[in-house]
Amino acid sequence: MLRIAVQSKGRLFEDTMNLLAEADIKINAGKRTLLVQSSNFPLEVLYLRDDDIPQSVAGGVADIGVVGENEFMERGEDAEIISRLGFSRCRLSLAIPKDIDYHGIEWFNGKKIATSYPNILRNYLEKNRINTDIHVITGSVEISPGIGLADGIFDIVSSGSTLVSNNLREVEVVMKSEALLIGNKQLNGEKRDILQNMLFRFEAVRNAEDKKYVRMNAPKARLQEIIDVLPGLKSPTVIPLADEEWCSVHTVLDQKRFWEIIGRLKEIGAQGILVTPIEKMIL
Ligand SMILES: Nc1ncnc2c1ncn2[C@@H]1O[C@H](COP(=O)(O)OP(=O)(O)OP(=O)(O)O)[C@@H](O)[C@H]1O
Ligand SMILES: O=P(O)(O)OC[C@H]1O[C@H](OP(=O)(O)OP(=O)(O)O)[C@H](O)[C@@H]1O
Ligand SMILES: [Mg+2]
Repeated sequence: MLRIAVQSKGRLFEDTMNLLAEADIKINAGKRTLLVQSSNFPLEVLYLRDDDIPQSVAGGVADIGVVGENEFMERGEDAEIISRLGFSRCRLSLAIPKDIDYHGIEWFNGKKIATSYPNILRNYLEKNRINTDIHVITGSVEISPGIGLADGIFDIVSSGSTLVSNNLREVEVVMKSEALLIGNKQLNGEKRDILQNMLFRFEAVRNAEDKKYVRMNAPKARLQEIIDVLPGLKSPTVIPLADEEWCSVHTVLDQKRFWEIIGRLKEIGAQGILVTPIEKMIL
């Protein structure tokens, strides 16, 4: 049995549970239990506050865990990054009241900065040889300049709307962050096997993201032109139809170029184009 630490509530919870569900790992939700076993995979979920996840994975209370890169860096715990999950993307930035004339990082010398990420901030300021007073608070960081608690802040920014509504301006991006799958460094062989199995499923789900399965009827006379337009995995599948002048062509298309390619296929003479989502793809 492998144990994964997941944020009990907050921004990481939903995407993490979705990822498990898409990998067909069933976790019965709903109950307010802290430890829940999957009914069809050797995995149990330990629900924790995200701040506690790096330590519990490093110390072996959980084998693996999902946590924001920002939180993982801040805690400095000895665990390994297994994979980058691509959701909860944000950045950690310095911001100051929007009307201040700012010409560079030196502005922060002698200033007071409010943050929930003192270690990352201290590290960054030391590298840039800036001396400041770091004021640690655990929430509502963005209001501190407005109430005279600090001159600037160092916090999470995503759309930037929290900064705007607090009359702040982002002046330095210190790090980018996304959700990480982290793991204990001393997993035994059995646990590593379960982990590999889980990662294989995650990859199959990820490969299928933004991909569509496309079927169409094509006039045989123009088949080669149609094949030339398709970027498919290897080559498209071509199946004969009852009408000998026509055939059916099956392929996989990427969302990014989808409409452009469909337009060209229609021009060439493809008909009855059917588009279906793909759940998983093993390359
Ligand atoms: N606005 C955002 N957009 C994208 N990702 C975000 C955003 N805010 C936070 N995150 C990421 O999600 C993680 C969890 O955020 P969340 O707000 O749920 O936790 P928290 O702020 O630590 O919890 P709490 O607010 O209960 O103290 C953060 O550590 C960060 O990596
Ligand atoms: O740039 P934005 O898109 O506005 O996002 C940034 C905000 O999002 C997070 O707060 P959250 O909404 O998670 O609230 P919290 O303070 O309860 O964590 C973060 O702490 C910032 O305040
Ligand atoms: Mg938050």
